[in-house]
Amino acid sequence: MTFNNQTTATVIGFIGIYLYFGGRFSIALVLFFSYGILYTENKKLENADNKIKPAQEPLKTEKKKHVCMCGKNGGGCGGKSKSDTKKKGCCGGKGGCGGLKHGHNHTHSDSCARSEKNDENHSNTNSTQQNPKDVDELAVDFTGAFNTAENSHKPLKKLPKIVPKRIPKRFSAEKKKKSPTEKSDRLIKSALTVSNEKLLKSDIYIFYSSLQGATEKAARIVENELMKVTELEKKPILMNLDELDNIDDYFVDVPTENSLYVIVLPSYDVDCPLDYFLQTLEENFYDQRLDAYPLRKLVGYTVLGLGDSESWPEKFCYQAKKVDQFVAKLGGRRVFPVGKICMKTSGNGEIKSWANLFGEMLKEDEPILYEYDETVSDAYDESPDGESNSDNNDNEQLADVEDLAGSDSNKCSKNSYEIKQMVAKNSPTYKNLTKQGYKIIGSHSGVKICRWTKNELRGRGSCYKKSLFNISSSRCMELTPSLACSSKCVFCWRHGTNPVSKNWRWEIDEPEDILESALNAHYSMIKQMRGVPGVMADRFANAFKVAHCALSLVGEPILYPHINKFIELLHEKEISSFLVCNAQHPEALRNIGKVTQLYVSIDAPTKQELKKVDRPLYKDFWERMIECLDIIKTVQSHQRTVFRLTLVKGFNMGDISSYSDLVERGLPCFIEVKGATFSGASKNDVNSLTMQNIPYNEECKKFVEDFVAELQRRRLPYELAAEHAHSNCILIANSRFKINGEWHTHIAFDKFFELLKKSDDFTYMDYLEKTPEWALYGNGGFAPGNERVIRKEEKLKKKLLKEQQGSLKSQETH
Ligand SMILES: Cc1cc2nc3c(=O)[nH]c(=O)nc-3n(C[C@H](O)[C@H](O)[C@H](O)COP(=O)(O)O)c2cc1C
Ligand code: SF4
Repeated sequence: MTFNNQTTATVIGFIGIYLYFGGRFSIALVLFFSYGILYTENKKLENADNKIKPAQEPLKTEKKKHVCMCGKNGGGCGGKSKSDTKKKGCCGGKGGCGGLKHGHNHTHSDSCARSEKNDENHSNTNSTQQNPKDVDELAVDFTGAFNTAENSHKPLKKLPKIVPKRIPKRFSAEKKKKSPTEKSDRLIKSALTVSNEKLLKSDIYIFYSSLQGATEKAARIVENELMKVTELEKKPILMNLDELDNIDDYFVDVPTENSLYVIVLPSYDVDCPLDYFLQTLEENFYDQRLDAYPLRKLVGYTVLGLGDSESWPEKFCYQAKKVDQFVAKLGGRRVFPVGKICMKTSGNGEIKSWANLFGEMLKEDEPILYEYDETVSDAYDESPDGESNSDNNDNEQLADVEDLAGSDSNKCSKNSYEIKQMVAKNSPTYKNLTKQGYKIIGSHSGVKICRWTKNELRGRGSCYKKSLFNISSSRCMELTPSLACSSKCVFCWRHGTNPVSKNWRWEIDEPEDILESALNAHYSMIKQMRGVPGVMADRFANAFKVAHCALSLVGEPILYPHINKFIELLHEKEISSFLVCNAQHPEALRNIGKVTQLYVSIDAPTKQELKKVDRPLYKDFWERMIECLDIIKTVQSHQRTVFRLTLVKGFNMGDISSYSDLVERGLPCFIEVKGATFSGASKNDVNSLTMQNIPYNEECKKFVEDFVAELQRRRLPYELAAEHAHSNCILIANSRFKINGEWHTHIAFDKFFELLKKSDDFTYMDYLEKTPEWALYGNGGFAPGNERVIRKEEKLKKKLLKEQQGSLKSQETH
């Protein structure tokens, strides 16, 4: 068209010129006029064409640019999406296009915005009234509902950092108000059903956590009731959550494709091991690197909560309910209503009924699955610690969560940030500890009079630290400023009841108060020794001036946020500090100020063995330990550093070469090797030690001799220096402590304080003292001035019998 107009205009123009010069003016003028019209039209068309072309370019570019970054989790777009978006390809995972909502700086095309809108509509339809067509599709398709490949997302372990973490909605300023009907329908949505055939074939795991035993008993009742369901193909498996080496093995990964979880839990409004389980579930939910719905791989789950509705009406079974929420949030589909049983008013009968009904459902009632609905995630995220006054009823699935949404929002936020006491006075841990002679100081510290303190007061010998380092046991205070720990070592007697956590998350007591109360408590315990047969008057008098503080006892002292200040206060009182840490907190270790002696526990030489022995909470526990060794070699190389090895037969006594690698890495001043020891039996702890795990003195000696030989073969300057045979304890020292052929492993305490008063710019070589003859390796290490008390044969026999009856644990690991 453009071409024709142009050509015609040109031809007319030329004819016009020809006729004009030929004298045919009038005809020429008509032709010129026509030329003008055609020219103008042609220009208009050209302009119009030009306008269209540039408009096409951005469209093309936009199409190219719009590569959805959501990945399976939709993290690229940020924020949370509507649940149904994942069915839609683009922006289909968690996050969808919701990033814009959170002010995420993200340019999205219309198509994305449209898809968000559509998703919203879609999700509304799905969650309120289901489209009959959808229902039909589900009915046909539901057998594939648990198809792992289809439903599970691959973990996004390597998701780039730009992907934001899932942000708990409680931090979100905007809140979408919903009508009560909307809430009830959308909080937890019914998904599909599951066939009884599938349920009966499933691997049923009954998880429980118990502080005082009631929940363990309840879990066994559930187990028994399920055993009565003869149609079940496999026996249920009972598992103690507090004993799990790695919660993620079951709550990120699942043991089998047919796993069905029954989770039986108490509730405690004080710190308890269950907190760690909850903390892990919550962390996993907010961890964008993980699969969005790891527990979708389960056939299903249910929760049974035990509590006390009379004493804790506001918080009745609140932790069981929280676990229910988080398992759902992680993709779990609830197959049976949450049971909430008041142990004060009901008890075992109701547990039996609940378990019985659950068993019936497995064979007779094809259950509807209830799953977490992200579209109303605020209700979950803002759920308070204590809420709900719902009773068990048919609609319990809805009622549970409805209650959460309906609760007072002020109360929610208050409870979300509530800081607990680590060991509150009314807690079972407090009761347990005090029963065993511990004095709880404030809410997170403890002291206990050590048996060696008592022994030395009575002239019956001192602890191994007397032989190795010159500690006076009768003037030693055993203290921890943190009863909580970040490991669950197999040789820790308190495992299962002590608070566990990776970080400090409790009220903090002032260091001045802790020290003052600890000294008072220690002295009150010393006072009780007055009049005990054999107590030596001079030692008794001196015991009222504490000279050493062993910062170990139980728990992890370095977790205490004011640990440095606390150590300074000790030094001000001329109390030496022996700080033992578990090599899991490199940052805290790096920042530790001057101490008299700094220990790092090396409980195993390899990653696999360390996991088995310490059962650490951190996933990167090995890297943490290695970092601690590097810190010992560098930043803390001015300190008197000690590697402490606690030998447990069958766990960590094999690989001398790997131990040597660690020594080569950290180059400590000393390596203190101690065989694990016993005290008392523990029922129900499947992981505790038995007699077979305790090495004899000869076995420890063989171990250290081989160890030193290997170190020397590597030209590392370490030798056997001192021992305390009674405690099965041997000291390997760096040869620089052998001055002019004489060992100087003892500490000149006066010199230490003298130097400290001037500045802390000195090293371990500045406060050495000669090791006495009796303490040297091969001489036994029994301190003179004491009378050896040989154990009676009968006592030994009794002990052996006790050991055979149950597993025994070590008492003092410090
Ligand atoms: C210190 C303490 C705090 C408790 N807090 C709660 C609570 O907040 N909510 C609740 O429902 N029950 C609470 N209970 C009751 C326990 O959950 C209940 O006794 C349960 O059966 C204990 O189980 P266990 O013996 O397995 O540890 C508490 C009990 C104690 C001793
Ligand atoms: S160092 Fe430990 S074992 Fe020795 S007296 Fe002090 S608290 Fe007891």
